Amino acid sequence: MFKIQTLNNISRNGLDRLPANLYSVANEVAAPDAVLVRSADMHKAPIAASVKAIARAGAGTNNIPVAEMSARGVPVFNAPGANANAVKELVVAGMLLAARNIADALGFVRGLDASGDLHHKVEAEKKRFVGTELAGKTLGVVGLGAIGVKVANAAYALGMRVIGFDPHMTVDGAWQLSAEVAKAGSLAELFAASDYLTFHVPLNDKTRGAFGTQALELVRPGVVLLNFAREGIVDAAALRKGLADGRIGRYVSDFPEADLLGDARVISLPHLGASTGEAEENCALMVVDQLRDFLEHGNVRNSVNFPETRMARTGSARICIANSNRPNMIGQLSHVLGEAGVNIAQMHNASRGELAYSLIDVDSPVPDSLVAAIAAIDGILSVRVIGN
Ligand SMILES: NC(=O)C1=CN([C@@H]2O[C@H](COP(=O)(O)OP(=O)(O)OC[C@H]3O[C@@H](n4cnc5c(N)ncnc54)[C@H](O)[C@@H]3O)[C@@H](O)[C@H]2O)C=CC1
Ligand SMILES: O=C(O)C(=O)COP(=O)(O)O
Repeated sequence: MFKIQTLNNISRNGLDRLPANLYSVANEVAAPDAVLVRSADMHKAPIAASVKAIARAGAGTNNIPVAEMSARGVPVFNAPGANANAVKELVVAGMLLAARNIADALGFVRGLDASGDLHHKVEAEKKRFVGTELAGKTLGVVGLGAIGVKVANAAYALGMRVIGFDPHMTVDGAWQLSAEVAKAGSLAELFAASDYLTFHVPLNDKTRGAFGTQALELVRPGVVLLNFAREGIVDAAALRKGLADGRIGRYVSDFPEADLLGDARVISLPHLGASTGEAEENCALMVVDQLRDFLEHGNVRNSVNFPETRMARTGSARICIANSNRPNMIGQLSHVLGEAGVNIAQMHNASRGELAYSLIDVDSPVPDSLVAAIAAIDGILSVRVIGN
């Protein structure tokens, strides 16, 4: 029986894919085998030694101590692209909210006194909310991954000129991107050309503050800045300076900030990007399937720290080993297995950066003494036996 701890609400349809005879699922679990999470901050509390995998039902994994998990030989999974359409639609909505002054206009109508000549009040005041159209404006997209590509294509379909920047774009992403989206040679070029600017990059040490004071000098006066990625992508001081001097016309964000709540130029949503029934279900289905494949077979799909590793089952038992990616690890492993008289039926080894992962199917049961001998090899991060 595998014990799964959920740290956030996970779509029921996903959880239903965990058969009750094999899995127990709860919020509070002692010694869980795996954690299912969305945005809960896992940096704050220690992660139990029993945890063999963490599955993020979404895209961003900055709320998970991934490096620490790698050092423990624990894979972190996510659901690439599963919520991208939901975010794209909200970004389009965000551009429209800004362009047509929709939030202010709604506020005005909500505040109207229902008595008297409503028609007159509406017609007299509507000039306060005159907006602009998206068609013909230029959108700059930083990060052309699952979301960025969809946003770029949708903006082009709305008649915008679109320019993108992503030095690590995948071939799949390039196939999906409209040929009409122009490639910016640098971030500076993109900043200077954009009426609307949207970020779709993960938050990490390289992207933190990607929109900062330097960007502020380059952007067009009155630029509409959209942040549906993470709060830290836009530097706090640059944002406030840009709003104060009018360089930033509007800030549309999925991450409300306390001191900007009352600022009419700031449109904040409560981290709703992925909050559609469809996206929640897509994410949950994807990560639950990946988690099951890992827990039951050791296979790795869509991990952010482990290499893709899949092998059909053959032998009676499977040993799953994560280790530091350095010479002679396989040599030592096969030596220890040989010493224990255990024959390898088939094996698969893959590496990613500093970590390597092996699946070894063997012809006979694996004694505890062999597991201990493997764990004792210098550089072994985790070892687990399935189907003994
Ligand atoms: N508001 C919300 O509810 C949601 C927010 N997100 C955020 O959006 C981010 C992106 O999500 P996806 O598009 O699904 O991820 P993705 O991994 O498909 O795309 C990220 C892209 O950013 C690019 N990139 C990385 N560093 C870059 C840099 N320095 N400059 C330019 N490009 C860079 C990568 O090459 C990649 O193509 C997530 O990491 C998450 O933080 C994701 C889903 C929902
Ligand atoms: O997938 C992501 O990165 C998100 O930001 C979505 O977060 P959520 O699952 O809605 O808490």
